[in-house]
Amino acid sequence: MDPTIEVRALRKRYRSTVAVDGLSFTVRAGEVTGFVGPNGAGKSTTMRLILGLDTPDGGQALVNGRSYRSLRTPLTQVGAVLDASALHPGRRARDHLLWMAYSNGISKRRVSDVLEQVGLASAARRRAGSFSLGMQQRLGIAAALLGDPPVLMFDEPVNGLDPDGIVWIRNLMRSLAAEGRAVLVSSHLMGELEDTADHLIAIGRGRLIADTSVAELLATASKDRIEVTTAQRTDATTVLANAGATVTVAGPSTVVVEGLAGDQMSQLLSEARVPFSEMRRHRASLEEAYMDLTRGAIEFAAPPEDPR
Ligand SMILES: Nc1ncnc2c1ncn2[C@@H]1O[C@H](COP(=O)(O)OP(=O)(O)OP(=O)(O)O)[C@@H](O)[C@H]1O
Repeated sequence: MDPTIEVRALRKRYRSTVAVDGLSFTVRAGEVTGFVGPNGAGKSTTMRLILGLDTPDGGQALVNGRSYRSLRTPLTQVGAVLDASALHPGRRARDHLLWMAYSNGISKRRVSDVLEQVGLASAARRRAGSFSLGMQQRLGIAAALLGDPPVLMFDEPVNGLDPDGIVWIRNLMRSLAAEGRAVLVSSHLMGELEDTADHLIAIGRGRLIADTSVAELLATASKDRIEVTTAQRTDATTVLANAGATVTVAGPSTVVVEGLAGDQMSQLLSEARVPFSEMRRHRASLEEAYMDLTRGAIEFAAPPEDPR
């Protein structure tokens, strides 16, 4: 069976807050799946429910077809980094991993392997309490990889990483997926997932908003947008907006136009004697595609009402 995470009609309520509200999705093998939504959308809660760290009020979450709590050797089935700073500060990095390996029946050799893999080999004897946030993230990732699991979950993994670290983690996630693993990574920033995710699960207020391939999402968002290069940006904006288009400034001499066909735009600009040098299909960013996706979901970003 291919490695997967399956979430089915999952529900979790904390007093008056419904954190996860009937959520269903599948994370497939061989892909990086981005798990996105604004702060408080329910991403971390969903991940905790998948890992059996919390009990759902309804529905179920399965890892490789079984609930986490019924897995006999969980670290060899799923590795996760939810809160990288949750470390024993006095324990040395290597000892932290050795203890985990020992208590999970994993060979000692894996400890050196994963320390090497995350770039912490030279810091193996340092105490975790002296680690920067970025090093803590790397140690958390080493722990997640220890059991060589086919399923991996990362909650906001770029937090605290410097630009080199961000590139490193992107490449790591891509290579883990290329090895056939199922990788779920949460973020509230779309830009972080632009070059990483193959698939996207978007949620808002605990509910599913979209379950889509990134390529499809970008193609749809790019389809009706045309980029126009003109030295007379303001005039072009006026002419095209008057004809009913939505015009967005994209650079000193570039506007992105939505709602008009290319030949209509050339005609309008020529008639108004507004010169332009180039007209081409706009390649939407993941951020733009995400805004399209969530437009209309009016309550999406609003905080839940306090009933008191
Ligand atoms: N242990 C808890 N007790 C009470 N409320 C909680 C608890 N954990 C989460 N919540 C609430 O559940 C909702 C979902 O929170 P969650 O942390 O899952 O969102 P998130 O999408 O991970 O947000 P972020 O991007 O900020 O990490 C929020 O309203 C949060 O306040």
